[in-house]
Amino acid sequence: MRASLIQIAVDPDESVNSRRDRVASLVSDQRGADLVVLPELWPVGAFAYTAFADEAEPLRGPTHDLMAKAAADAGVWLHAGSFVERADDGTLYNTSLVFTPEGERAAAYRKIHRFGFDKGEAVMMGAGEDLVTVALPQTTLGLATCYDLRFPELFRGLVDAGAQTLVIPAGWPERRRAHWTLLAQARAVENQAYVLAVGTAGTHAGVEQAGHSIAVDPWGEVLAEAGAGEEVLTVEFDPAGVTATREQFPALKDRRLGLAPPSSGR
Ligand SMILES: NC(=O)CCC(=O)C(=O)O
Repeated sequence: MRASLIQIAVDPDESVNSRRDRVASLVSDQRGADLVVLPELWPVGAFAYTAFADEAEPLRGPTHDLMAKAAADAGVWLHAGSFVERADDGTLYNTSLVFTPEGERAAAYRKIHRFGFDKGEAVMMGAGEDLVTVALPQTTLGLATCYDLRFPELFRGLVDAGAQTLVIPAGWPERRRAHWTLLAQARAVENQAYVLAVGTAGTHAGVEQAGHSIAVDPWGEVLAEAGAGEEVLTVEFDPAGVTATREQFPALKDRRLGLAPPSSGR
């Protein structure tokens, strides 16, 4: 299976419309890939909080329609990263979209863990409530977004729902790049799954982005890693590697669910 991870540079000097067109053309160029993945909130920038409300779109807005067409043009499965969704009741969400090679929407995932503690996304956006998996012919994707990477229980839920390839679009800052790499490998090892984690490049809203998109196999080995700038990172992997790893080293079978809460030990 061949995946193209497109690490987009989010530059405040480029308008959202121009970036959308540029990204659509980059996706259309990926004919021959099985799966293309884009980063988190690439139209506006994950830290551009002040622009979230102005750039919010309905689920079926300009980003949706352009990405649906780009997926069909290239004939690829497209994880189109995320955009700021304005729901019918006015709530904003950090929403990811997945399209089939025919340009049909296969899934929408609203980010469950919002970043920012008491500001930014955490106070401006609603939280998603639903785990989302997407069955491709070759593998089942489990969807998560950026800060979600820090919450292992979410990924266990995805694995229990059948996920074999964990896809994580992000807008991860350079300042915490070590966490990004470490957590991507940890999620792959503990879940015996492929991890495709795609970040942004450049600096927006004063936050330098880490780039360094990464593909990790179920044994935790790094298959491919991008640099800091805009880049299309191509990775080939064998989806059967998940079953093979889970059979050869069946640690997932040793989980102890439903343990009693701690007692005083006396
Ligand atoms: N956009 C995000 O979710 C940023 C997450 C982050 O910076 C971190 O977890 O660290």
